[in-house]
Amino acid sequence: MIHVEHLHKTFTSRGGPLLRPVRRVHEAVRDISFQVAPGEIVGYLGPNGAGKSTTVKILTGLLVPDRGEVRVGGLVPWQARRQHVARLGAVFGQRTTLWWDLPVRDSLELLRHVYRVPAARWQANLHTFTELLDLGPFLHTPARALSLGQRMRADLAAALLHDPDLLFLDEPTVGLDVVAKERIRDFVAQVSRERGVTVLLTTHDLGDVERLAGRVLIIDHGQLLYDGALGQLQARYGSARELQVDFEAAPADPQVPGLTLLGHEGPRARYAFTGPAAGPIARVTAHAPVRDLTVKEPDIEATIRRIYEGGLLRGALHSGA
Ligand SMILES: Nc1ncnc2c1ncn2[C@@H]1O[C@H](COP(=O)(O)OP(=O)(O)OP(=O)(O)O)[C@@H](O)[C@H]1O
Repeated sequence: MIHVEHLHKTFTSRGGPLLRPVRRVHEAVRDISFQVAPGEIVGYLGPNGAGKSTTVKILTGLLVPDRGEVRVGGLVPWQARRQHVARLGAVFGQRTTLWWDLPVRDSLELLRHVYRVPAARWQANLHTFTELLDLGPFLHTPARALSLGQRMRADLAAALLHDPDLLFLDEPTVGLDVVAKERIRDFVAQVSRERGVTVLLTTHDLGDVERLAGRVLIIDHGQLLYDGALGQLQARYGSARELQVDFEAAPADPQVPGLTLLGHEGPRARYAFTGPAAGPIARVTAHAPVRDLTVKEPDIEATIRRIYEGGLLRGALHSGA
């Protein structure tokens, strides 16, 4: 569905004092290559300024790259824009595509004309999305009066009414509460599964990625650092597991041979370990009488933060696929 090879995009800007302007060249995307299969949901991750929006703008045909090959559904986005755009849908969490003062239904009706969707098809889709996203209570409300969660649901319907093959989701759950986030994620998963829609998801919310994306692409400084499963990223680059121990009483010496002490306070101590927990638990219980034990798994958020901050993967593409 998406085929990107050796993509490069450079921006030039002017800065410095008025009389002695300096021309700055910034490589926003540097030699990125990846493929996305039809129906796949891929998370496109990276810290601010990594080059995500630039890539997405190229994929939608808004920007032309300096070098590299891009095909989306067989088309070169910036060369066949009209045809290409008809097959795309996009939802931006930070802004709406709905007409601000129009009731939601009128916006959806206008989009029917923009995309020239056959009336029966539009009606069937509207019916399905109204059910799945529970749009009924606010179909006749202007976009400006919607809650953020309602607005996002209406935007999702708006993005999908013309049956696109490819959906760009940019921060689709930003600012929503847990229940509203889940509702959006369930819907996206269902639409992709049942309609075969390919989804490229850019988000800082790893809950979206864990729930939806079988695969992630991580970029930083315009370069692709990782292409593979989120789970493998965790297995390979995740930090150690943590064993939290509540001793019967504060131990005279909380150091346990073979374990790394992370911290201790009163009867509680925390140790880092890797691999199965049975060995470390045996060591701790042999050390002093134990009242309670908890094993804490490293979270994926921490792993990704470490990758961004420490450049854990910098310089080489690690494929977990
Ligand atoms: N039109 C432009 N002119 C000059 N520089 C730009 C332009 N657009 C983007 N850049 C620069 O290119 C780099 C990549 O930006 P991009 O918007 O693609 O990052 P991003 O990963 O989408 O970040 P964010 O998560 O903050 O949206 C940044 O350093 C940005 O300042």
